[in-house]
Amino acid sequence: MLPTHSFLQLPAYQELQNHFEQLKEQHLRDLFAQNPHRFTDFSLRFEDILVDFSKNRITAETLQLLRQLAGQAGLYEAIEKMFSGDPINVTENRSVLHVALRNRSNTPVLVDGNDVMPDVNAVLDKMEAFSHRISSGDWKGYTGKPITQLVNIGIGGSDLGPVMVTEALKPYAVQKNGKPQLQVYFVSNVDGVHIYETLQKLDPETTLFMIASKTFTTQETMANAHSARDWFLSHASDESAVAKHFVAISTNKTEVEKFGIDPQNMFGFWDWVGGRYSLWSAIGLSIACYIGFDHFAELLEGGHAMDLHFKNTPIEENIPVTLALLGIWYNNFFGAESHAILPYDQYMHRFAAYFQQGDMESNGKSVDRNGEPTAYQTGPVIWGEPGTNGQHAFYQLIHQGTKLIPCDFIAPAISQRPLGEHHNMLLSNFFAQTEALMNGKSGEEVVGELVKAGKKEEEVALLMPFKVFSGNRPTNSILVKKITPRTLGSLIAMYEHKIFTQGIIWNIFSFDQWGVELGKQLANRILPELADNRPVSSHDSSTNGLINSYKEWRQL
Ligand SMILES: O=P(O)(O)OC[C@H]1O[C@H](O)[C@H](O)[C@@H](O)[C@@H]1O
Repeated sequence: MLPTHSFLQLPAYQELQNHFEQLKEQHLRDLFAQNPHRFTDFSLRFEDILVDFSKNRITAETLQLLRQLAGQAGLYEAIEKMFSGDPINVTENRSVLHVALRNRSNTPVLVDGNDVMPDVNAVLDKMEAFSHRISSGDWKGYTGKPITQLVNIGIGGSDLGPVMVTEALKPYAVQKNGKPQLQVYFVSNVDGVHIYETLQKLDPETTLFMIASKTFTTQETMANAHSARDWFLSHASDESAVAKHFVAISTNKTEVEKFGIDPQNMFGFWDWVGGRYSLWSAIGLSIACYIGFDHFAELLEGGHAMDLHFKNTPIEENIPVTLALLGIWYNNFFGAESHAILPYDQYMHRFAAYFQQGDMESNGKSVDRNGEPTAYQTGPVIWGEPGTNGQHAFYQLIHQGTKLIPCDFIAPAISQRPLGEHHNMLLSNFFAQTEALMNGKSGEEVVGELVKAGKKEEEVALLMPFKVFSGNRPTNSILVKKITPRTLGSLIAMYEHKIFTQGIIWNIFSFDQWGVELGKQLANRILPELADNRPVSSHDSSTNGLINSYKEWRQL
């Protein structure tokens, strides 16, 4: 069990409030001028990852108080509890052990007195053998051809991780004739368009469907899986062919069997793996097949290395904890409502989307661990797009809007696809943006520029206010030597532990997700009402009106 506390009553919280009053008007420009060592003082290295957090509105004192806050909230006891299999997911009475999935040191991890590592390793072995059978061509479809197309059908945590990682690690895909050996597709949305468009691209003889669902009851996934099966059987006709083209990834053997998938072709995991933390489990099977098992193992190793860092590194040098504390500083003191994740790496284009679930489903809570409403803000809105696309879309608001938006800029030093000046151009934008956000541009500078450009006095006066940048907008710069399976694994784990740390300090439960249930329940109630054309009157006037208009317009 996790102990609880009252966030607003922590002594460090009170001190931080006073400290905030002194610091809130200070400009980052001045903080840099006062301390020429800010970069050295406020940056941390972990293997090939450099985290520069010097462009934040903090001083050494801020960090010291924030660290006290973490200590008073019992962070280190909580970390210990998570790693040792304590059922810290209290409302579901489960342990939280995604760290065991990547526990490459193989030290025993006990749940109810049983070491989970032998089971974890057995599934990894099965995944390894399976991915080799696919890549060697030993696994054959119903007409004897090897598999060349792979479709992961899943949603939420059973989709976003595999999508994000297979995209981010595309350069590591197993190759054949100079091209990725497998084409991977992901179907998640219950909108029939998603499965329809995907099926158009597939050859039933060479396609393998992975039905990925922790519960194996998720409406979207089951609907897509059945449609895929119908499509497949419309070609293969023989039911026995299904075994060669459908595998399941789930914790629910009974439902997998009911669907008609041979349990031999099932890859299991456990209730102590949260959906949004499951890419490290069998849910990562599409990743292991696409990039090869050895690369998948490197991803796990990167995650594990970050776990050890998180667990064993003193708070002053602890990267996930530092990022979490900075987030709390903006969220709870500056009133920032969102946090942008901006990867300057096109292959990482789903990274922000992945952590929308990771962060918002974990910390989007308004009841504390005592069951009381939180009288303070918890998880931020997470959003972002890869640079430089974002620059030409929404950076205007980050630079000159009325909202404070702390941003994480992430970039690799070594490009996967060096091409002329492209990478220098990309990185010059990366460096320039954080510099601009920090320094801004003063009225004086604007006037100087306009005069130099030959503008008349009235024009200068007219334009000046619009061209001023207040600056003082905080950023973290995360520079990675190269995005490899290992560094990506570390980066993902870094954000996971940031989320964990914030949840502990906010005194909320980060590993349940009751907020997704109500909509599901109501949809299940409404679905049968849509079966005929009779008007409904059982809802409020808006919902009735919408359903009845839908019934009028659609063709049954
Ligand atoms: O893997 P499944 O059981 O199909 O669940 C898929 C998703 O469903 C729910 O909406 C949960 O909120 C997610 O956390 C989960 O990842």
